[in-house]
Parts: sequence; C-alpha cells; structure tokens
Amino acid sequence: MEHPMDMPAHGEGGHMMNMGNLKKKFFICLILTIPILFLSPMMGMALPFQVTFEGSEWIVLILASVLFFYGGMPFLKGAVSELKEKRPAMMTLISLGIIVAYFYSVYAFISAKANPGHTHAMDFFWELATLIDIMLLGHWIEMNAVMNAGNAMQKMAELLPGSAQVVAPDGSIREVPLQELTVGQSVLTRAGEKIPADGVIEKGETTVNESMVTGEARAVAKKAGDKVIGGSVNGAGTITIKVTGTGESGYLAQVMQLVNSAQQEKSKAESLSDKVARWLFYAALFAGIAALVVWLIVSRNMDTALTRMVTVLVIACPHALGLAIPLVAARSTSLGAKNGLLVRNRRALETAKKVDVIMMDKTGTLTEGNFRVTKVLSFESGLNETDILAMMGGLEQNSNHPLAAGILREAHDQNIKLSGADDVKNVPGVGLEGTLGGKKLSIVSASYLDRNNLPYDKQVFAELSGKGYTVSFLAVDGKVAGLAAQGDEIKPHAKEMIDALKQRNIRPVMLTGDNEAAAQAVAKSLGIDDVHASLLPEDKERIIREYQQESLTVMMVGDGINDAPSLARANIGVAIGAGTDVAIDSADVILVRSDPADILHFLSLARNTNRKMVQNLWWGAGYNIVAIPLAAGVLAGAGILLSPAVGAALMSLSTIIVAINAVTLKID
Ligand SMILES: Nc1ncnc2c1ncn2[C@@H]1O[C@H](COP(=O)(O)OP(=O)(O)OP(=O)(O)O)[C@@H](O)[C@H]1O
Ligand SMILES: [Cu+]
Ligand SMILES: [Mg+2]
Repeated sequence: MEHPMDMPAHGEGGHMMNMGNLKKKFFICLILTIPILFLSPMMGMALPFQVTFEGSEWIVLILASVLFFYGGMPFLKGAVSELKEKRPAMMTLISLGIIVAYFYSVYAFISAKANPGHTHAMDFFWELATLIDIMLLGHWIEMNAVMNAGNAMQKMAELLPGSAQVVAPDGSIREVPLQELTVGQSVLTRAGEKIPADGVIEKGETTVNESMVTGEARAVAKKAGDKVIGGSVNGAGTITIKVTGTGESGYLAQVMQLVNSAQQEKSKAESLSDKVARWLFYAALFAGIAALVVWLIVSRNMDTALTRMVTVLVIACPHALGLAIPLVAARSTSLGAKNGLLVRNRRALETAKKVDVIMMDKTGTLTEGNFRVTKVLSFESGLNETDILAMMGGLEQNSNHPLAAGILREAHDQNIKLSGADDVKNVPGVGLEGTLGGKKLSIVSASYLDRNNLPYDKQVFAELSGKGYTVSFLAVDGKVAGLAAQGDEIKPHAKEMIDALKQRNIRPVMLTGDNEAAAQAVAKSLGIDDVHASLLPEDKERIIREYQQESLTVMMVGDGINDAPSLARANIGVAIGAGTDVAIDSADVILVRSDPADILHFLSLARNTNRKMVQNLWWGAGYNIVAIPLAAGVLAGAGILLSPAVGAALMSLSTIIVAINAVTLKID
C-alpha cells in the first residue's frame, strides 16, 4: 500500500514496524512447510501420509532452519526491540515459543544422531513450521487491517471541505484535490471559502480570517500582492492567489495531524493487548519452568521434562490476542467513516458509555443555521431600513457566522451594494465590531446591551424574540440604531434524537448564545427542559465544568467558534461537520453529515466497539488461560496432555473467532 504522506504506518512502539513483506514471507514459508509435514512425524506420531527415507531428516532440518531464520526473523527482531525497551510483549512471547521449539528440535536431532534408538527427545520441526506460518499470516492480516484503517482516516479527512479551484492560463477553472495542487498554480477562492494553500494574492481584495492559523479571531484586510496563509478563511471578496507553498500549513498538515493523532491513539489502544501479552509472557515463563521442575521430579527424565516445558512455551503464543484490539479498532474506524462519523480521538469511544448529559448548542446543531431575515428596523431618523441592512452587511462580510450569511443573503436579494468595513473584529458570543465610512459600528446581541446598560426598545425585542427570532442589534458610535431579526428552522431529525437520548437516560441540555425567548421556543418544540441562554463562550465552558464537578460525564455538540472552549472541556467534544474549523479542531468526533441523528449513531458505534473489544480480549486470552495449564500437564493424571499441534489448532480457532467477531461489528 502506498502512503502518500510518507507517514510511518504505525505509532511509536507498534510492533509491526519494519516487519518487511509479510505476505511474501508467508507464502514462501507455506511452501517450505509442505515437505516438512510429509517428512517429519508429528509429536512422534507417524501419520498415514508421512514418508521418511534414508537421510530425509536432513532435509527437514535444513528446511526448518530456513523457516526459522527467514520466517521467524520479523518476530525475533520485534522481540529484540521490545526487550531493549524492557517491555516484553507479543513479539517476545512469540519469539520465546519459536526459539525454544527450534533449538530443542536441533538438540533432539543431534542426540538422535549421536545415540540412535536411545533418545526420548522428539523434534518439534512440524510444530515450528506451522507456528511460523500461522504467525506470519496473522500479522499480515493485522497489518492490512491497520493500514486500511489509516487509509480510512485519510478518506474521512477528505470529506471535510478541501479541494482547490485551479485557474488555467486560458481562464478556465478546474477543481483539483488538494494533494495535486502545486506551487505556481493560480487558485480562485470565493467568499467564505477556506484558502487551500499558502500564496500571494494576484487579483481581488478581501479580508481573511486567520484565527485558525494565528489564533487571533480577527479579519485582516488583504489586497493584490499580500500573502495569505493556507487554512485561513477568506472573508467577503473573491480572490485569485498564486500558490507559494502547499502541504506545510493548512489542509495537508491537518490531514497528517489527523492521521497522526489517530495512530497515536491506536498505539495506546493496542497497549492494552500488549499489557495482557506481557503478563502472559511472565505467566508462560513461570509455567514453563514449573513444568520442567515438576516433571523432572516426577518422571526423573530430562527429555520428558524438557518436552513439557517446550510445549508450554510454544503453546503460550498469544496470537488471537494480538488481533483482538486492532481488528475491532480498524473495523470501527472504517465503519464510522462510512457512516459519516470521524472519530479523531479513540478514547471518545470508551468514554461514550459513561455519558450522562449531552449539551447541545442551538444554532447549527439543533437548527439548520439557515437564517432568513424576517424584519429590519431602524431607530434612527436619518437612516432607513436599507441603510441599516447595508451597514450590517458591510460588517458581516467578514464573518462566517450563520447569522452573517442570513444578513448577506438579504442584502444581496435587495440588491444592496455593500462597502467593505475596516478593522473588523469578531467578538465570539457577542457579534462584530469595525469601522465603516468613518463611523464605529458594532453588531451585538441583546444580552450584550443589557450587560453594558445600553438603552434599546425592549418591547420590540420581546415581541420579536417571542416569535423565536434571533435578534442582532446594530450600534453606530455606541448608540443602538437598528436591528435585524432572523428566523431559523429546526433540523429534521432533531426531535427524534432528543427523544432517543431521553430513552437512554441521557439528559439533553441546550447551551446557546442566542436570546432566552428564541432558545425556549426551540427547546419547547424539541422537549428539552434544561436551557441555558444568552451565554458567552466562557459561560458554556463554565456550565460544562459545573456539571462535571457533580461527577457527570458530559458530551458537548457544537459548531461555532463560541463552542470551541466547551468542546475542548467536555469529556467528549463533537463538532458538526458543516461548522467552523475552530470547532472542528477542538473536537474529538466530527459528524461529517451535520445530522443530529448521527449523535445516536456515534453512541451506538461506541457501545458496540467497546463490547467487541472486551469480548475479543476474552476470546484471545481465554485460549491461553486454558491451554497453558493443560500444556504444563496439570491434568496429566487424568490422561489429558495438550500437544503443540492441538494447541496450534486451538490457537487458530480462537484467532478465527476473534476475527469474525471484529468483522461483525455494526452500528444499530
Ligand atoms: N455575526 C453575527 N451577526 C449578527 N449577530 C451576531 C453575530 N455573532 C453573534 N451575534 C449575536 O450574538 C448572539 C450570540 O452569538 P453566538 O454565536 O454566541 O450564538 P448563536 O450562534 O446565536 O447560538 P448558539 O450558541 O446556539 O450557536 C447571537 O444570537 C446574535 O444576537
Ligand atoms: Cu499464536
Ligand atoms: Mg452555534
């Protein structure tokens, strides 16, 4: 598989790094195994299809040696690096099994040659070969699964806005994926779009919101010749830029970050099975030595005792365990991707089962965020409604708030020509401020006016907000001059989602920056009792903290800049895919389709993923819990002694169960 980003395929400490071409190794070893199966007796039993002839044991020895060194090398190398880190795990356990099997078999071979007919030592070449084959196969499958998961991450990132409009020298425009964008190309960026790469403006004027790059929520005016940064958001103007840099900043960096953090999560998730493997390593070592000592005392025969010890160590190999978690994780990631759930932080899947409260913002999450202006009023005798709308529009060109889009649409529909405002500053949770035509303008909420004791017509406001409208006031030089009221619609699946949450005993809470009356109107029709309105971003974050202090687990769903702090604060932050980049960057999970019903899908995916992981750990470890004592001969008195061959068969069985169990993961 090609990794276009040239990223390491696995996180630090991933035991499959540098394992080479496992597929090729597997097939070569499989071919080498066939003659060994025919030429050597299994556990000393001569099976009907087996043939031996003068000197055939030499062929077995040579083939098995090639298998051991060629096929076993990835595991031996992995063990060395695990031991170097003083963290024996899966690879060490496998290596222990194959080293013991190989060298004991060589010893058996030599003693049979030196002392024909008088040795009890049997060789394990048959078992060694099949063990290495199964091990290679398993790790090849695992590596594939993990790589496909990495691939899925990339695909999901591509679902986020991210292609460029390249302008050819003849003026024609072509849409290309960002990975194919090259330095020197001209790219058209329309109002409100994300600038796809670093560049210099060739044509046009605009303001750019560089908050996601610089962290400063401010629109910066740009004209031809100015530099723009990839990943920043274009304001109101349409510009053509000449690309000066791709990849480093903006989109590609974002993808790589995504892949990276997912993989770090992966190696964390895997460490659970590595922990179990480490524990099994010590258990196997202990059981092996105990078997040697006890059998030596009981049988007084070194060969019998050694055989028991070797059997224990060979059987201890935790094959299914190594697949248990990665297979489920890989399946879960790609299943989520197919269903529009981008899980950036895998721990969110674990936390999801504990969620008590889901906090949701209103605009853009529960409602469409598709505002329509329903009323424009002027309180200033010298200004008519068109003037008010023109001034508001001039300022709103610099905002990507859903309310801004509504005002701009209305201004456009009324054919109002907008002039650009200067020094525009976005005040999250409040509105905007800037200068236009020598006047200081600001667009603010009613609660801002209340907080600052600025007078306005409370009766008109009560009337409009009572209808469920969101009201934005325009202040000119600090005095309220007009307002715009806008209406929004509730998203189609929102009500079902709230009902389903209640059924699961999860309390829905609304946190909104909008006015109390508009919030109540939406809350009432959705059946949400717990409503907090007129909130600033820091208020949202504080409320979440308060709930957390009551030891409640809080999930927050939001879309705006004003939600970013609370998304980061919540135990699980969920961003709406159509939301602002700032929100997306602060979230653990992204709902690509912006459909509230996906909140339920996420909860269901999380629950099922967890269940499968625990089940798989039991299936994987369960084999060892049963097999190690049996191999050690705990039930020898009852005539039950596990041979390595039966052990290998059981091992494959538990591996198959684990794999099937992972593949059947579903979202319900
Ligand atoms: N760009 C803007 N244009 C007009 N009014 C705005 C703008 N930004 C904020 N406001 C005013 O500030 C209030 C709070 O805005 P904020 O973004 O915090 O919340 P919201 O998007 O209305 O609601 P929610 O928190 O549910 O998403 C808005 O209701 C509006 O009155
Ligand atoms: Cu195994
Ligand atoms: Mg919002």
